[in-house]
Amino acid sequence: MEQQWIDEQVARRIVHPRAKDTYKGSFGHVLVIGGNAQYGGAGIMSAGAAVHAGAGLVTLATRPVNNTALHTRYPEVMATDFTELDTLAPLIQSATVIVIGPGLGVDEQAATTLSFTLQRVTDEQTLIIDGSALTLLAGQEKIHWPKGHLILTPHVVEFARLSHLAVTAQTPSQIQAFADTLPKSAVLVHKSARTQLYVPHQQTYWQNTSGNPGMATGGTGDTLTGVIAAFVAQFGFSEETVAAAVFTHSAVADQLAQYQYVVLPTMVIDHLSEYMHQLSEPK
Ligand SMILES: NC(=O)C1=CN([C@@H]2O[C@H](COP(=O)(O)OP(=O)(O)OC[C@H]3O[C@@H](n4cnc5c(N)ncnc54)[C@H](OP(=O)(O)O)[C@@H]3O)[C@@H](O)[C@H]2O)[C@@H](O)CC1
Ligand SMILES: Nc1ncnc2c1ncn2[C@@H]1O[C@H](COP(=O)(O)OP(=O)(O)O)[C@@H](O)[C@H]1O
Ligand SMILES: [Mg+2]
Repeated sequence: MEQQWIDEQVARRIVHPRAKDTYKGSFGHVLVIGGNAQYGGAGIMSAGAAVHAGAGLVTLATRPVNNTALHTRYPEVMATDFTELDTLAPLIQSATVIVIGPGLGVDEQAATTLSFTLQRVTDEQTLIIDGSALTLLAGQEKIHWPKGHLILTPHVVEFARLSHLAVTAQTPSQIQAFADTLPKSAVLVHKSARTQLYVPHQQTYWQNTSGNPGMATGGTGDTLTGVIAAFVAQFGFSEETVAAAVFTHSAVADQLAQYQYVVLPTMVIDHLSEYMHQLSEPK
């Protein structure tokens, strides 16, 4: 297989200055579905990252126990209960991009919300499937992928559950073979210390060039989902948009790692907008 690099040039092609005559509706509505009682922070970090990476509107469908924490940290985010399906349905319908899975859990309520959401996604929407939602799908006998543009963001163990490939067997050609089983409009983000991006039926995969071990804290992947969601919501779905989001998330962490030993997900969130400004300006 051939390899191409995800570097700053890719991110610069996507992140551009905002047009003057715009409003919040110009930059998309991101709906994040995640955060149960145990993993509330995952939903909060995904939604917070989406706000800081520039989504026009962000709603978090979470468990109500997380609402005070959410609004203390990110009052820009609207909130609803992911088990209240009548309220969730119109939010799914009006979203530009939906993220499902960060901290969702794998219990019956999570499974019900997942299948409810998958049935309602339309061809025009983008669905990012991460964390618990990937684990739930992997447990199904046969996965029925939903409509829409699909972005899967498994870490190596989530990918092992989905593909039945042991971590040591996850070579580019084996990962590509799994990607070839996905719907045509899908992007697979295979996360690790060397994150790669695969598209069905391509001979070339993308290798990210940013990232560092300071990022190895729970919540870094949850944060990535919010960055990808905001990029797709603003700049449109394409594999290059996803690549730009993957690069930006880790490039912010690289800047922070110049003077910090660990780079917490919330620190990355706090510096996203500053870095995107740098990307949008001529060098
Ligand atoms: N603050 C919050 O609310 C947080 C909430 N979170 C939410 O929790 C949910 C469960 O997600 P999860 O990833 O923690 O658990 P799961 O899918 O069982 O995987 C764990 C297994 O995978 C392994 N493993 C992982 N990466 C690996 C690698 N690169 N290379 C090798 N091994 C690797 C790991 O190995 P071990 O460390 O045990 O050796 C273990 O066996 C999910 O919804 C998520 O969003 C978290 O994001 C944390 C912060
Ligand atoms: N050593 C490392 N070098 C580069 N990136 C890393 C490293 N460790 C973790 N990451 C990044 O952190 C994220 C971890 O995602 P994930 O395991 O889903 O975390 P969580 O579910 O806890 O949020 C991925 O984007 C991965 O690329
Ligand atoms: Mg994760």
